[in-house]
Amino acid sequence: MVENLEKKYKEILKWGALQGITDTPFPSSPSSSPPSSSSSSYRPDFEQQQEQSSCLGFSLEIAVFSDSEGGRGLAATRDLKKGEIILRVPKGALLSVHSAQQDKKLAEALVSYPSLSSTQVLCVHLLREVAKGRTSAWYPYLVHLPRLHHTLAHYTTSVESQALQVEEAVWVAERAEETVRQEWNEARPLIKTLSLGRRFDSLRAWLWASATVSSRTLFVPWDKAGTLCPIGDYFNYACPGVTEHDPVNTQDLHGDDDAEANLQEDGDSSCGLEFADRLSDGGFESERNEYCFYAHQNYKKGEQVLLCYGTYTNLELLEHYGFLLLKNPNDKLLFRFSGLHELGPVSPGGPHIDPKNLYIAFDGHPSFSLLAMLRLRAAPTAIRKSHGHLALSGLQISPENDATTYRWLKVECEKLIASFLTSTDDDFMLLKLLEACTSFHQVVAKALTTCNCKEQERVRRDSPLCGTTSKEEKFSKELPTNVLTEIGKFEALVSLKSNKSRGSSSDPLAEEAIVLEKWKLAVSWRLAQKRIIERCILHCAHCLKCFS
Ligand SMILES: C[S@@+](CC[C@H](N)C(=O)[O-])C[C@H]1O[C@@H](n2cnc3c(N)ncnc32)[C@H](O)[C@@H]1O
Repeated sequence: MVENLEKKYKEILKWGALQGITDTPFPSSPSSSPPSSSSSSYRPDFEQQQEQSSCLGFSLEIAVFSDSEGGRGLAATRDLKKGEIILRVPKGALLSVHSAQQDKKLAEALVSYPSLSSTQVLCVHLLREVAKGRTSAWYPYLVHLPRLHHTLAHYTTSVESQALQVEEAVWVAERAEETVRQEWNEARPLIKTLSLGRRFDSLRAWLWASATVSSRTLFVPWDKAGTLCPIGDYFNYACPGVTEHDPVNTQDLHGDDDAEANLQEDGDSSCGLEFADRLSDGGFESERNEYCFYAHQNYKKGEQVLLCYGTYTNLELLEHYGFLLLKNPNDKLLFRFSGLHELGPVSPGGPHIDPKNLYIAFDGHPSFSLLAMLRLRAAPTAIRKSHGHLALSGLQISPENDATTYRWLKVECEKLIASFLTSTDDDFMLLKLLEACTSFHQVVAKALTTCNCKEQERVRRDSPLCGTTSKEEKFSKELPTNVLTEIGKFEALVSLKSNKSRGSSSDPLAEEAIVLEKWKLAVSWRLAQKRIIERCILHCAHCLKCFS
């Protein structure tokens, strides 16, 4: 750990050691000692020494990685072998509904609120511990919890949720916000009973607690809400099945020429990623009474050690964790094409297919159920009756039927991609612009230098921000009108928010940074969806070439 990090995290590492958190192997089990390649670094007195100063250092250390890799996380302090134990967190250090029950005042108050869910109880427990300040048993852990979150529930304005551009996603964001608000209203009487103070009774505080719980809890068998696990929740996310976790950049979203060349050549659309079996790398072990984490692959000293939280689409990652992956093999585009009737009528008494299973996968291929459904719809009634079982088994009914199916799907994808407010190129350009800026002033300044004189005049006239802009950097390409309109909407939102925050305790610059980050995430998300559609078009073209 570099020196300033060591200083910054000194207290929590010491506190962790006192709690019995450790990154050393199980005490007396020969099979749990580190593999021979690293055993030279194993010192039997290490655990004892750790107890006084730090809970980490033997296998892991706190490190800061790039934002796209998760920012703060845990790095290997030595070569780690797949399957070896790398962290243990005793039950006593966990913050869960169990520890809530051990807080006498909270436990007594909870009796009067039996209808609160365990997630609500955990949120109140967390807020109560934060409100206790230094007297909280978890204080050294709590001070290092992130203050800002970008989960979908934080997309509180329509400008932010509409930036997702896909109806279902906008709906998920609006529902997430409503749910959090409702949970807060239900929990407020309990918060009042506990006299946590006005700061902790606010929607803002609840949003923070709820996002902290949503993005950091780990599964436990005894409670649906899971548990907050100090140090264990410093592991960033590894996508299940992806063995390569090299950092990716925006370029990956814009297009992977090599992968597309492959796709056109031989239909392979793995985009250079390797897929392995799904692995589980941590869990609560009741016989040991501790949360145990195992390396899910080999790591070299200094590499970031990751944890698989589960299998998520990008929308789910955004909803629950406030980030997304540019290359996420579990991402998908839900099927929502309007021209299905043109392909053929629904067959009466045909198989029921769960709409959740109708999607285009990350690689651009229609899902098993979607392909079966399209093949059936494209078949004349008589053929459907005699050969429908083939489609339901994932097989081709006939080359002609597949040609009709893929032709239809290609046209629908082309219509769909043209129906978005912005194109992939627009999104890519906007994303580049947003990534190059740390403030809204910069976004507006850079946008201004790219538009024509008339447009500049309009933006200058309407912009409350650009008057203060001094240094303007030339952007390579002109920004399209749709992008400028979107910039205008966000600019109005930011200025509204900063007017509102005047006189309040909130920091307008921090507010601005959060809006900017949420916007970036929304643009990345919709761009990733459009890339799936583009891959589907290529896949259809490839299939059609095979039939010609
Ligand atoms: C359990 S915490 C992991 C530790 C966290 N980085 C921290 O500083 O405390 C989960 C959060 O880390 C971030 N994160 C984890 N994995 C990520 C990844 N692969 N890419 C980007 N952000 C990630 C997200 O903000 C997520 O909500």
